[in-house]
Amino acid sequence: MSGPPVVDPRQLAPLVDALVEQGWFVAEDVVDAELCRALYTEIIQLAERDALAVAGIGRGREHLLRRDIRGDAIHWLERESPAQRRYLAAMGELQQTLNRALYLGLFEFEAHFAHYPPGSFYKTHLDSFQGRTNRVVSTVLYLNPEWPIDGGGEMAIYSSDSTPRELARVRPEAGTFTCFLSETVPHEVLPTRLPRASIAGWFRRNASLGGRVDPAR
Ligand SMILES: O=C(O)CCC(=O)C(=O)O
Ligand SMILES: [Fe+2]
Repeated sequence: MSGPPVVDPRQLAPLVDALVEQGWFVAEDVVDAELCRALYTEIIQLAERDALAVAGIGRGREHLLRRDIRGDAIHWLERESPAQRRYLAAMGELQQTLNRALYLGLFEFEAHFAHYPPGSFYKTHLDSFQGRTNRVVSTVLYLNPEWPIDGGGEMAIYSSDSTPRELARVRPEAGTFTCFLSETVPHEVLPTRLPRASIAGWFRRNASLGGRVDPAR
């Protein structure tokens, strides 16, 4: 495919180094601006068509709706559009880069659009569900074309020791990309004042629990 690379190749070495050294990476202008615009258009259309599902916590039968913990609405990426296919292909390449550099054994990437209406948030959490190690590396791509200083909705990253310190606060502006170790990096979405659009994704390793293969969602 022609056109600029989806993930700025200059960011790959810093991304790998940051994951190894501190367990998380954040940078602006990582993902191609035109692709971010196409993905933003898609999520806004999904929101307008009421095609987003209220997100819950936990998987399968343990899935619970808890607006006091998490207030976004989601739509899983299923390769439905050229923009989705392009983003998923780029994450496939990132998966290979991470496997080569870090021997993580990542075998799959799952991702959903997330739309946070004004006033919503996602309280501090880890992305790997209790007792399971299937999600290894979390990713977030932000899609809002601009984000005012007082817009709220930042993602805060915390240290994982007994007295958590805030290590970073990420403005959810288009092109900004973050990734971090799913099992060890606590993070939260602070209450947003404006509709906030992103794609959250996870590189997974297969993990079986009680002799059954862990389902993807
Ligand atoms: O959108 C973000 O900044 C983080 C979202 C998140 O933590 C999640 O979906 O698990
Ligand atoms: Fe998360």
